[in-house]
Amino acid sequence: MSVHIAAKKGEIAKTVLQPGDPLRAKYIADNFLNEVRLVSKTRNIYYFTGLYKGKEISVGASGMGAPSIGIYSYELYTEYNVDTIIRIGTCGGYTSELNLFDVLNVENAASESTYAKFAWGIEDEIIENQGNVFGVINETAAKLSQAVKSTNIHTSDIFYRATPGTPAIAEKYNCTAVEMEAFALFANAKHLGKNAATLLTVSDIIPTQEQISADQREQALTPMIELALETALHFIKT
Ligand SMILES: O=P(O)(O)O[C@H]1O[C@H](CO)[C@@H](O)[C@H]1O
Ligand SMILES: O=c1cc[nH]c(=O)[nH]1
Repeated sequence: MSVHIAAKKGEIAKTVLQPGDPLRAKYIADNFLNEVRLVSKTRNIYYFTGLYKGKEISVGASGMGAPSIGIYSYELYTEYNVDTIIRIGTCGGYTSELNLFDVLNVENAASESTYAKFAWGIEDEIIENQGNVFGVINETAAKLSQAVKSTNIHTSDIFYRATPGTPAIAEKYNCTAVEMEAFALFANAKHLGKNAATLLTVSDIIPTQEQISADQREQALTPMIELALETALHFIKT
């Protein structure tokens, strides 16, 4: 049991899929895993452990924003000996060259966030995915003939803002999309020497204001979920 996760030691698998939304975690557990156990529901941030194609995997939420994923990913890595976290999130496209439901594999996350600096003394404003998960995702997508775009993204603390347009940091690092967690996840993994990747489904196109519904954000993300699960098989030993 850690401060924010009620699971006992050993009840969380070494590989974890981490959506922001607790109900997306439940949807994955209900629809993709067998022999599922709910191992934590502290603060209604659900964690489930079950089998995918006979291999043990956990799925649990990060909540929204760098502070929240900072807490959950740190406790998973340090208290539950998790090796690999694959964030499976939604994002807003900064460009109409992206389409709703496109799947992105995050190469680097750029952020104005002070999380990495004040948590770990990492001064960089852009942090790479950690370990080899990013590459395995692309190999797995190729085997599945599934389209995935490798890209830099912007991790922002801000969902609603006064000024339209692409923020300066996103322009600077050619970020095609925005979400709110990858930078902190990558910072924790870098500090701890762990694996971390982020897959995102485009849920909004910011310039055209197209968007998918709240129900779709919870449930219509199957290609990304299947890609994450198939990638995870590569990392699960038992
Ligand atoms: O769909 P999730 O994983 O929550 O990701 C995105 O959606 C939330 C905002 O609606 C933020 O957490 C952002 O990063
Ligand atoms: O963080 C996010 C996620 C989805 N869409 C956005 O515009 N921002």
